[in-house]
Amino acid sequence: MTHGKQAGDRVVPSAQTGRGPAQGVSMFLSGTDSAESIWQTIRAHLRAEYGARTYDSWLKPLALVSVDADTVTLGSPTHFTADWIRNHFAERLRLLWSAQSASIQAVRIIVENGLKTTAAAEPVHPAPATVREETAFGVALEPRYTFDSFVVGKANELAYNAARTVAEGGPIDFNPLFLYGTTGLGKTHLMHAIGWHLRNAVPGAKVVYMSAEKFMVEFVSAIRDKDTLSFKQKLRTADLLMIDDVQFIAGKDSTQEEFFHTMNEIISAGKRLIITADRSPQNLEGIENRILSRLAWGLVADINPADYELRLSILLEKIKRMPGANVGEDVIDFLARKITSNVRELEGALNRIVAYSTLVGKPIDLDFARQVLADVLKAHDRKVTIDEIQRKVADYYAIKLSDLLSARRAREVARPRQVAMFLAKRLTPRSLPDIGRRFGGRDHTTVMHAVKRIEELRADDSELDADITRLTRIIDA
Ligand SMILES: Nc1ncnc2c1ncn2[C@@H]1O[C@H](COP(=O)(O)OP(=O)(O)OP(=O)(O)O)[C@@H](O)[C@H]1O
Repeated sequence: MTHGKQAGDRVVPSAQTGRGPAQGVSMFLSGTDSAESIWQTIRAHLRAEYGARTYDSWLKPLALVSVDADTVTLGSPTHFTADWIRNHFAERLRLLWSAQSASIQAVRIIVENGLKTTAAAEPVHPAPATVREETAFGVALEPRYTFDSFVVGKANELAYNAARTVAEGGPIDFNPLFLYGTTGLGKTHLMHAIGWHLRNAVPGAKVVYMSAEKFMVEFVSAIRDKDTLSFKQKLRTADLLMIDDVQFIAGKDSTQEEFFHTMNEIISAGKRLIITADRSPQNLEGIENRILSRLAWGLVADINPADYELRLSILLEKIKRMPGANVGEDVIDFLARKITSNVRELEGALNRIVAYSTLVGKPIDLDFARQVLADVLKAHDRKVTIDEIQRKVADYYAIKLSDLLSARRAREVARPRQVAMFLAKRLTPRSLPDIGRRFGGRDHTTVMHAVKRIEELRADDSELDADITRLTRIIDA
């Protein structure tokens, strides 16, 4: 084992053998937790926080090497990954370690070539039953990403159907398949599912999956090693070539040149090609026209953000695969309503509450979920606008929006108007003069009066109080 050990480092036995907790270092930490179990806890946090993909690519290979009085040393398998971790995750690692053990002040990343990752590396989710397989060249397919675990809804059904067609191995009348959608919507999942499926449907099929970034890195190192021939051969002998996140090679001219030739050869040899990007071909700036027009020959399928029903089904699907996770319907509904940005974040939020509940031994209820996800929810908090409040209040009281904004003083419009002003003050950061202006150019004292009046009335009028609670829920949904 190449160790990179330095004076003062204490080597964790389990990091070398992949067995058992690191008892050898526990004496340096306060409390009863061993360093290894703290490390497993931190790994669970990292996985939940960054999502499976980032975690698997960068963080999973990290191994605990030693813990000295105030410094934790972690080993990363290559210089490249060690640098990446130092630049992108070092501070987070340090914070997580010091949160677990106040004596830790620094985290050091060294290169550890001979390390295996520990067997107990995944405390949150048991390892999938399928054995992880390497693609002949490129990157291993993720066993969790299959068609079975992919939930289909309106947002992704075109992409899903196209993916299934490519995966069956029969004749296809489009090539390449170009899948696009913003981050975290399941493009990579679908690609891997195609890879797994095709391998079963056509035994011996050579499946190559890689990110466009990896394509570039491999290509550049092939040039450096003066061995572009074997690079070309490895790619061009694929029966199914899948290149993820092609936007990455925008502006990279020689990589694009090579990419273009690869595309051509794969397509003209009748092999299957799948490409993904975060946007449509028309919007892929910095990519050569000849590549774009090649893409347009094939089938272009978009994946849209999941709607509420799809988010709900995805959560149920994920929970089904988490043995022992007990997440109530109210929490599932809450997550599906609140985390709307993308499926990766939705999944990350779910993983996080399940991981925390295991860590602290608490059941998952709404309060617990709110607490654990406070930062995520804050970031997702939708900005409520005055327009929206006005529209929803007018709807609720079945009056015309123009009446709500008018100078009419009749009670049936005056009271809803006051309620709307009250909600505008409460649910938006706008100032009183600002709100007044948006309500037909009224003075700020009018708004102040409305807010006060509603507060007073609410205390005695349970019907009004219930109206306001309902309206708040409707507006803040
Ligand atoms: N329809 C779905 N059913 C089940 N899981 C899904 C679905 N869509 C996305 N996911 C999950 O969301 C996570 C993110 O998906 P994935 O990595 O495939 O996104 P992506 O579109 O490739 O993102 P990026 O553009 O950032 O690479 C994965 O864990 C994936 O399993």
